[in-house]
Amino acid sequence: MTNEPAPEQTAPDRPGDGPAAVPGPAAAVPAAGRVPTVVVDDLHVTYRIHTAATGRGSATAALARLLLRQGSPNVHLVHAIRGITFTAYRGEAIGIIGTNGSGKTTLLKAIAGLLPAERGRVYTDGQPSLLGVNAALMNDLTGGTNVILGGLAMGMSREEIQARYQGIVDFSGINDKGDFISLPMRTYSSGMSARLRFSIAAAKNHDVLMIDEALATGDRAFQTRSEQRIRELRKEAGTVFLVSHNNKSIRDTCDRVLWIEKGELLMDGPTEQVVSAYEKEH
Ligand SMILES: Nc1ncnc2c1ncn2[C@@H]1O[C@H](COP(=O)(O)OP(=O)(O)OP(=O)(O)O)[C@@H](O)[C@H]1O
Repeated sequence: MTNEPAPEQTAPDRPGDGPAAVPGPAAAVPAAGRVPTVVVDDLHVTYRIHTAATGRGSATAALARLLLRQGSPNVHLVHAIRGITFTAYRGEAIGIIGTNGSGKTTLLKAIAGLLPAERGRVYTDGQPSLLGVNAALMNDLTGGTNVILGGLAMGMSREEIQARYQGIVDFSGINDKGDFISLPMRTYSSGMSARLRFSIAAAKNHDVLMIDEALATGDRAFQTRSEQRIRELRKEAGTVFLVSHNNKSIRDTCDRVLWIEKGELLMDGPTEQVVSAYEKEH
């Protein structure tokens, strides 16, 4: 049930040995009768950015460093998540809100195992799937081929994909105005791509589904379908995380909200309570 995050190309720090091999009391004790799916225990995530030397002679300085085998002095650390602790339970839909750059996406990536913990731990029951508007699909391939590849990547069998293919295409609404599913994805608008990504990911029942801003794209009809699907996914016993700047989507979809600012958990509680407090400040 432990999710040991693997390093990503974004060059964050490698996981520290971290003091929290066992979740702290706040994270570890499940509420009576509820099944924990994600336990985040005193999580810290730091990005390490290698910046270019600036100013006069920077190329010469770089060459000198190479020749002298010195490391770059220009490493900038961004401590994006600073000691976040919470437990998510089966059947919950949890909204994550906060101003730009507060750490929402970083938190989701760390839960998905895409970013390593600098300190602390993430425990998950089942495989978490991160569905972001930037989730990678192949732009040169048709939408239809991406449906198949996306399904395979999520662990669905060919038969399952075949059975669900039309449902995914219909849900996405891609073909509402012509046969776009047979065209390469690079011909899609960003909203169309986001809708297809959501539709592929939502076709499967996930243990833990994390959605980053997916509902912000797409027209009203698609948003309504997405919200309906999130409610179904919740009923099917998964846990859903939704990162959004759209408070209405959060209110319509989530029953609990985490408010993150500057990498810290400012508030964790029922949706209305947390969103109202957030709205008072923004
Ligand atoms: N790949 C990266 N490399 C270095 N720093 C990063 C990287 N991604 C994010 N950061 C930094 O980490 C902090 C948190 O960013 P993050 O994207 O998690 O915030 P966010 O709350 O999702 O923001 P937004 O609402 O704008 O999408 C910010 O200071 C950001 O600059």
